[in-house]
Amino acid sequence: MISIKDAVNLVKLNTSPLLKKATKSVEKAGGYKLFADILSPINMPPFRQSAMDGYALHRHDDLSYKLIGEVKAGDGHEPELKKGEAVRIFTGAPVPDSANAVIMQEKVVVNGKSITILEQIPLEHNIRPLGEQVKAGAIALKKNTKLTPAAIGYLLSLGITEVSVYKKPSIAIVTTGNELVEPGQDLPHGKIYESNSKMLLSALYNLKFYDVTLYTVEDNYPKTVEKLNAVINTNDLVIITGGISVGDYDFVGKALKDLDVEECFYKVKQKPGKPLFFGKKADTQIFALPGNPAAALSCFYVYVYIALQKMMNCEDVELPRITGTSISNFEKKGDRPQFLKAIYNKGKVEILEGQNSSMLQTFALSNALVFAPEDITKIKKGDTLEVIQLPI
Ligand SMILES: Nc1nc2c(c(=O)[nH]1)N[C@H]1C(S)=C(S)[C@@H](COP(=O)(O)OP(=O)(O)OC[C@H]3O[C@@H](n4cnc5c(N)ncnc54)[C@H](O)[C@@H]3O)O[C@H]1N2
Ligand code: MOO
Repeated sequence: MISIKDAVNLVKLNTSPLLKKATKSVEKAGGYKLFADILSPINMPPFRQSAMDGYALHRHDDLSYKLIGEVKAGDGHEPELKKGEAVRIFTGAPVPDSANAVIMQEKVVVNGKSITILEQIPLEHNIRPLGEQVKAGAIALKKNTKLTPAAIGYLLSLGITEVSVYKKPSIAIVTTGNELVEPGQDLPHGKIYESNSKMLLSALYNLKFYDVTLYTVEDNYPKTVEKLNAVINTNDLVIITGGISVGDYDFVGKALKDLDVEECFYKVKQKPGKPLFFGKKADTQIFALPGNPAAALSCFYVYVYIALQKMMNCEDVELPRITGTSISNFEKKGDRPQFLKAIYNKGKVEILEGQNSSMLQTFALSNALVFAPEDITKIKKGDTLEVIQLPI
């Protein structure tokens, strides 16, 4: 049994960035990181653009201008303005080359075919210059930039429809257990509803990992070997739940061994999640999480999360840790360090009742895990606690 610190380090050490390229349509590339610099195919804006509804002027010293035409958004024509002439213009419309300022209409009095401006305006006033945001051929976004909604909008504004991004891992979630019944079915005596797969799927979706496939396998050794072999060969990351402890029907550990999965660690001195396995085969990372649902989710946040961030070449691979003041008294039993379901709010931390690794009820209310180290037996109100913020 190894320490949490060693286990975390082994996950870090044994997980490499995927660095594989994928091509995505821009609208589906949110959350991905760019694989290469993107050069702008156009100037943005593509023409000198009016920033106001008003009048484009060929300036002179007088306040009066002769009105000679109109340009609205989408127009392609280009009236020729002489000094002292103006055209009616609207926001987003192309400013004629011969105009050198735009005045907003609130600062103009119209007298039939002429206008009087109420104040002089500087050159290029209210004109967005050609290529002001980015010039054609220049870097629009750099390699490794994470594509936010704004970045997606920006790329589309440049007419870009496809991007090369770092591939996200393809992930298999395998649940094991004869006792598991799909929610929505009848629940015969002795069975329980299967909750781990879609709980982990939801956690992955929350982190924007969408290439996830769910598998189930009953407590049967040959079938476990067959299923695990298939998913290990076809995925970047395999997350198994259940069947990793020492019971006669816990076949996962033996199957992984027989499939020549390299064990990085098995069993961590922690609560929940003692029988946690992490290993790898070729380029595939494999976690076998305990079947107890709260243990599985806790291990996901503390260990699988790190592997996911490492695979995506991120710098901050662990969940953020802060401190908070306990508003609860809590007695820790046993000598295993513990991750405790808790609610963090404005510096105060409430440790919830019901910390058993089979219980999701308290996890459902939590937004944080308190880390209670090995040597602590009692937590009192007012104590300073280490708090892991959950990405929910
Ligand atoms: N003799 C020992 N027994 C156990 C030990 C031990 O050290 N010695 N460790 C205990 C601890 S700690 C844990 S945690 C569990 C982990 O066992 P497994 O990973 O083998 O998990 P299972 O036995 O398959 O299931 C445990 C529990 O979780 C329920 N479960 C499983 N899968 C799901 C699912 N997909 N959805 C919902 N619930 C699920 C399952 O029905 C069991 O109740 O081992 C202890 N035993
Ligand atoms: O490790 Mo188990 O998750 O303590 O119940």
